Amino acid sequence: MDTLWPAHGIDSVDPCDFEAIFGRSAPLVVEIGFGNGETLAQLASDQPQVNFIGIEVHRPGVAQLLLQLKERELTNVRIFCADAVEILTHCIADESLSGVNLFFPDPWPKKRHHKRRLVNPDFLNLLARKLKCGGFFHAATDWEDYARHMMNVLEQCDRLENVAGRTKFSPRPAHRALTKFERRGQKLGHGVWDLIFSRRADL
Ligand SMILES: C[S@@+](CC[C@H](N)C(=O)[O-])C[C@H]1O[C@@H](n2cnc3c(N)ncnc32)[C@H](O)[C@@H]1O
Repeated sequence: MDTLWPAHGIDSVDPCDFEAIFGRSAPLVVEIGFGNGETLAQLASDQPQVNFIGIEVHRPGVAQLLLQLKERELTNVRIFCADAVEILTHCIADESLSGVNLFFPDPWPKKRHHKRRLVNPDFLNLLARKLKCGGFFHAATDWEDYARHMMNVLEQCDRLENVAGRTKFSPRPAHRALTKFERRGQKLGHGVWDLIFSRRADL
């Protein structure tokens, strides 16, 4: 099975059988918008017991991740080069994911562009549907306004619960390696906000 899926024909695809694709049964974790793939490759290397799916629209980033997977001989990652909402909707079964990572999503800082932000109530409902009970959603951003926006919409999503306690940001977990955008933000003196929510079992 190829590591990379093409972006075509997604409408006609049934949810993927990831056990067959990876050739084993293992927890499934998705990273949306992995950029150059550095953090995803590191996580895959640190957690060989986990099957990872990367979703990224930017083809050069996909190529960079493919190279890293080859160089590091990592076999526990598959990649979709396509829009994350399309992939979650059509290719990923409900209640199948152990976790979703979204590190430094495009912040769309101008008010008139806020509607382009990936994290909104519809996106969170879709994501909550795909998570298993107890599965996690981990977002991080260096853009305070987006962090507060994410906190607001996440706190309003009935099926997700803040691991840190209501309206609290989480400490940065040790397993989250620095990303390219995070390093860029650090150079500019930006702060970083981590939000970790879990799929509630009772809803
Ligand atoms: C600001 S960059 C952050 C990249 C990386 N996570 C990092 O921290 O270095 C946001 C990434 O999300 C990708 N992206 C934006 N919208 C997306 C979508 N709907 N589906 C998949 N990837 C998306 C972009 O192509 C870009 O690589």
